[in-house]
Amino acid sequence: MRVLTIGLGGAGSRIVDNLYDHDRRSRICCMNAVAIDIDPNSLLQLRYLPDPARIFFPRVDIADHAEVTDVIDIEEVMTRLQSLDTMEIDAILLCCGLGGSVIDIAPPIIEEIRKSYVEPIFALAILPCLEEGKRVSAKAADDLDVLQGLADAVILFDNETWSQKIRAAIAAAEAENTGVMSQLRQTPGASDPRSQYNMLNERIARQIGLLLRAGEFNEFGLDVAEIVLDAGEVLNTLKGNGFVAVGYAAERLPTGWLNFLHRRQSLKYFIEGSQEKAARIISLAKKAVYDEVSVPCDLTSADKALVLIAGPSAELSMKGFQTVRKWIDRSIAGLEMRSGDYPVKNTSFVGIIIVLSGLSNIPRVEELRDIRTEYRLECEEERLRAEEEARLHDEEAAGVSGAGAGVPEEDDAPGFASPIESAFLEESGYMKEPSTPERDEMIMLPGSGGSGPKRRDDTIDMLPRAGKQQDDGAVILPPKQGGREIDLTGSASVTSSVPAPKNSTFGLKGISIDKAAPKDDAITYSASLKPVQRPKDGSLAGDTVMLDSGTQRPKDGVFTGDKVALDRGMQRPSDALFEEFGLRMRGTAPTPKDAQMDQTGRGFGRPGPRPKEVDPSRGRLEVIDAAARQKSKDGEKKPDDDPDDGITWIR
Ligand SMILES: Nc1nc2c(ncn2[C@@H]2O[C@H](COP(=O)(O)OP(=O)(O)OP(=O)(O)O)[C@@H](O)[C@H]2O)c(=O)[nH]1
Repeated sequence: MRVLTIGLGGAGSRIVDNLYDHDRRSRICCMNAVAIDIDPNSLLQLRYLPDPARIFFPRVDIADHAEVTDVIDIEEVMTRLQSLDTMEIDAILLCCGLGGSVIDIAPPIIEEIRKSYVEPIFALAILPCLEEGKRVSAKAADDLDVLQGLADAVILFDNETWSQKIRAAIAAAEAENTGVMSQLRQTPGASDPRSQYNMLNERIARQIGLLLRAGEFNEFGLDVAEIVLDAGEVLNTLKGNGFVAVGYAAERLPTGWLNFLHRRQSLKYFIEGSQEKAARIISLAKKAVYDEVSVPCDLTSADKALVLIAGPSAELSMKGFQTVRKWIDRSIAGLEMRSGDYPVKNTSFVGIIIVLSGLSNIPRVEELRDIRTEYRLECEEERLRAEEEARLHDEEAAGVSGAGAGVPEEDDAPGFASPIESAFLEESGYMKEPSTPERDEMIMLPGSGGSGPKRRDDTIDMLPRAGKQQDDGAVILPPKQGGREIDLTGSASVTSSVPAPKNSTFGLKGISIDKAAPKDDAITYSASLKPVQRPKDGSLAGDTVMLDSGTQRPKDGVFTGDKVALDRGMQRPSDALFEEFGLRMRGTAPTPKDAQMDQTGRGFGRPGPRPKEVDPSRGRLEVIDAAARQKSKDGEKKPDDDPDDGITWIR
């Protein structure tokens, strides 16, 4: 897919820089890129983008706090974009970090681009870490809402989840390398923010870069794909104004001459190798969806999906690929499922990309929105507190001057509640109903008359109510600490094979990873299946009879004759009686002929022509069901007349 990539702000510019590097290294060159920023250092530190692709808008004054929209000139941006070779682009990708300031320019830019380009506009949005604070998270939630309304799709990448993974990986590496030499060898500052951002950006470039290159070919390094995935299919998967998560997992192939010779030498190794390849694709797919996904999400809430496998064509097992396809197809809520392979000659990696689009359940997005609500309430409280303090301060000042003037303070002071109290009263609607009967009663109290005392009474009456209302308000406030506890993505660790969305998320749909995901060895079993179902030997011989679910299963004894009992007073028919009807007896038990079973079509639900042998005793012989008899003795209702003349079918 040919894309015009636009990086906004520090995060966006660095991500575009990495994407550009991957694009040029793959020699596909399907990307035009620009980076827009108001921070000169951020643009200077980019490593790969050519200078003309860096668009800098300086603030007039360093201390100037003008809006970004005033600093960045949209017309200038459009002129620079149109100077690029954008004739053959399939889409426009806007990369930005949510919660920053430069992202504010995204809406006017998208609006302007829509006027000049017909191609879909996608956004790659980076969710901030929790440690950046509530303000950033709250702004990120706002930015996300704005982007969702404007872009054709928003691809999400969660810094919080991936930073945790990186930190855990660094800690694990440090625990392993405890020797002096290994400590010396360690890269200094691997945990500083810039290195962490570099690692995150490298990850993003791999995930998104491969997706953007799908369907693009050149004469170097690429084989012919078995299932070609073109740009249109990637675009159609993404489009739909929804949130998108991209899962990506890759594995290095075993290398070395010994391994190569083993594979070549024997058929056994060849067969084992093919199963191994299929199992590798399946386990990579599970890793991509549950562990290495750009933002942890509920797979079953996806509307569309796309599966793409990449690597040397000999290693891309179609068997494994089909199993993964089926699994994803059955798991997602929607019906649109696309897939393809991307054979690369000169690589020692096999990778898989799974795109889940139109997602409705992303715990991290919910968490950002919760934080926003919490943050807004805190800001409101803070504002009211500040107003209250200012009022008290004013009152104190007025008191000092009032005392000096000798004017009785009480009479002049307005009898209303403080701003913080008023806000709560207003919220509760108290202020809007000044003539409630209750208050009228208060006004009519003997001794009260003028407006001054009335106000005082109101104040006296209102304050306790305001307190009560405040308590009530606290009930509806989201719990502050509880908010942190729903840090579900935080629980997704490198070692966990499952992202950790809210318990309720998966619980609702009863998703069980073990159940839903195909097992690694599933392919081993499926390989042994023949395309045509062979009837069981027993069914032909008449040993195994399949019963309809609604049909009562006869006791084994019915056929073997073990359970045939004679009612009291009944005479057991002589063997000769059976022989009379041409029945062959085996031991003492009467066994129905095989032919007879075949006649009934192995379906006892269907009443066929009744064979003579069924009632050899001409109604005198009865099979007795001890349990049924006991029940009937106990006075239970008798079942309907059995059409089988006394033979009770028992399930
Ligand atoms: N993955 C990744 N995320 C980043 C990077 N830099 C910043 N971020 C995230 O993106 C958010 C926005 O940061 P920036 O894009 O640098 O902010 P800005 O829009 O340039 O402007 P300021 O808010 O003034 O810094 C931050 O809160 C981080 O969460 C980066 O290099 N990689």
